[in-house]
Amino acid sequence: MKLHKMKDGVYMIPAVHWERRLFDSLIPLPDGTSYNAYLVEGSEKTALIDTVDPMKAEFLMEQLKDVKRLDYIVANHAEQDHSGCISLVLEKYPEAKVFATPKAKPMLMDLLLIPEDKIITVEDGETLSLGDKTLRFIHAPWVHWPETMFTYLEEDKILFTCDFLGSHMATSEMYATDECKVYESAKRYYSEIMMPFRTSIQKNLDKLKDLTIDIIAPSHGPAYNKPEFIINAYHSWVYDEPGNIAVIPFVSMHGSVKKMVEHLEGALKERGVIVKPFDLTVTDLGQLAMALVDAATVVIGTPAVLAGAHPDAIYATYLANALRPKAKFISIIGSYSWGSKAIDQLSGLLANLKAEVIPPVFIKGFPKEADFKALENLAETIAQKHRENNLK
Ligand SMILES: Cc1cc2nc3c(=O)[nH]c(=O)nc-3n(C[C@H](O)[C@H](O)[C@H](O)COP(=O)(O)O)c2cc1C
Repeated sequence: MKLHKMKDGVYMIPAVHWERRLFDSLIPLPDGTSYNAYLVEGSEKTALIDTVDPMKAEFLMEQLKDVKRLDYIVANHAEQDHSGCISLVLEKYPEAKVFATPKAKPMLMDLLLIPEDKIITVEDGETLSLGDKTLRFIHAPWVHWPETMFTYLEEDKILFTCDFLGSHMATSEMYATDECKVYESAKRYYSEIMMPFRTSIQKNLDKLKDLTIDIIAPSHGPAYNKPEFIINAYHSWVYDEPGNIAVIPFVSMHGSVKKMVEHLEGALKERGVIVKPFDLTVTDLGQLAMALVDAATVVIGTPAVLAGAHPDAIYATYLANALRPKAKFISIIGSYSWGSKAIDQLSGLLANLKAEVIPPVFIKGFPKEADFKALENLAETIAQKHRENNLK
């Protein structure tokens, strides 16, 4: 198979996984994904930047078939979907050395059983000459593991970012041409993988300011030959104030909570708040994660089940807390019949959110006149807080 040329001596090796529908046994992949390795041939040395998921090992080795000599393997990230084929590549090129951050070295040894003497650690800013091409290593911790780095190809101004700025998107195109589609996939990726590390991402975006970048080459999804597209998107997801949006993840067994959600939705809309309800029994959790990127308010809806909240609501609340969105306000609505600790249980799962808690509306059975009024009051409080915060 022919290598995909990006520039003279620089090739993308995109292992496209069209049919994959679940990542990390957790994340839905409606658009599949890809694992991109990159081959950089200098006048003296050749380097492979990242490998691919072991599920696509055959593709990688086929692409390397005519590469006679490989001197270096750069491991930007120790996770299996990028470093999982390093051992296989080392079998073919036993003389090659692996370059990684000091934090990545023990992880590569622990997770992938790569021998210690194969790994050379690199400091932030260190360079590696391939002859007429130079790789510069830029430590970029916590995107999304502690050991991550970027690799910058100085002469061609290509930044290899591994997971950072990537998207779960299967495509045969080398570059992001359908920007609407890529924006959505990249936002989905950001919300599921990167959002919990917003502070680190801000620091790592700052690091890119001093670089002249012609191409951003991530290890999932297409590369960017207009780098400002994805950098601007990340800036907005990381820095912008949340919008005038209320997200309502809810579950209802017999319709009481559903009725409450519908009433709250109408009352919020009347007050100018954009509402995004998510029925957790049918929701793609990636859609919910994306909505959390921009939402100022999260209202969780649950019935009482076995003395607590519904397991779907517990799961969604746990995930929302782990993803650390920018939400400023949070509340819970629900319905019970004889007694339950649902509210305490969900409240206890939200410690990461630095959000103001608006008093819950927890009612008995199907909503009645007073309950609808309580929901309208909740809508009024939310709308007022959004106005006070000048949320657009
Ligand atoms: C499997 C099951 C378990 C329940 N457990 C409790 C409970 O522990 N405490 C309680 O007050 N109500 C409990 N209920 C009653 C519901 O919380 C109540 O009917 C509520 O109004 C249902 O809301 P929904 O119509 O939105 O599903 C339970 C109902 C079901 C079906």
